[in-house]
Amino acid sequence: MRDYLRRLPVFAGDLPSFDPAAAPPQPHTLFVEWLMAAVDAGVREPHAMTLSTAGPHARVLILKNVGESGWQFAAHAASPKGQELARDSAVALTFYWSLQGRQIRVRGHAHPEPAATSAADFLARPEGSRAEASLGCQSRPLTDRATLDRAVTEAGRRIAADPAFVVPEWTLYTVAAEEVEFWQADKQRKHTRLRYTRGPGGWTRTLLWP
Ligand SMILES: Cc1cc2nc3c(=O)[nH]c(=O)nc-3n(C[C@H](O)[C@H](O)[C@H](O)COP(=O)(O)O)c2cc1C
Repeated sequence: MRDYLRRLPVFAGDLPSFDPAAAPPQPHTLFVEWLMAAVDAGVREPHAMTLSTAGPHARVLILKNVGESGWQFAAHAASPKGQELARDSAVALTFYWSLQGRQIRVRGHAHPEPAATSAADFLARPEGSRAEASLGCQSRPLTDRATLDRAVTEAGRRIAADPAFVVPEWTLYTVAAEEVEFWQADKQRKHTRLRYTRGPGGWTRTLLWP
């Protein structure tokens, strides 16, 4: 297996350029530039990211929004990740877009948004997703698929009968970033790394050794 893995290519294909000297002052601006470039390059699900919590545990989630206040994701507060976040809000987010050899790492704290904002996020989900999210059993042991099918059907009926129904535990979290690192692969392994660090006076940018 070791030889097989060693022969697998890394950073194959054309890689985009990245000039850190031209990077914008705010990391979310560069993040959006890279996200759009990933979409244009044909990266599938570029808005899928790994959320690491202090467990340590890590799992993939969908990015719901990004802006000056931070990176947002949504989850059921009673899920393992929700319980971990209630205990310790320190998180890391990792994006990896292999087509472009790009990685983005975000470190910060995840804060729950007010109930009304979380409810609006829940109501914007398609009916099937709302039904699934209302089960509230995520990551618990499941006896069999038939039990899941019954629960989803029942939840679907409930949502259809009351389209304004909101799961009270549904939570939109905002990760207020303290550090954001942009990593661009280079075929000669002279990778480019630019780290943004938040300080009292705003963001500072630092180049890092690869
Ligand atoms: C591409 C992808 C997107 C996902 N998006 C979400 C999501 O937005 N919210 C969510 O709760 N789980 C999502 N999941 C499932 C999570 O990875 C995870 O299995 C689930 O949230 C349970 O995690 P926990 O036990 O740590 O709470 C996604 C999985 C994948 C592969």
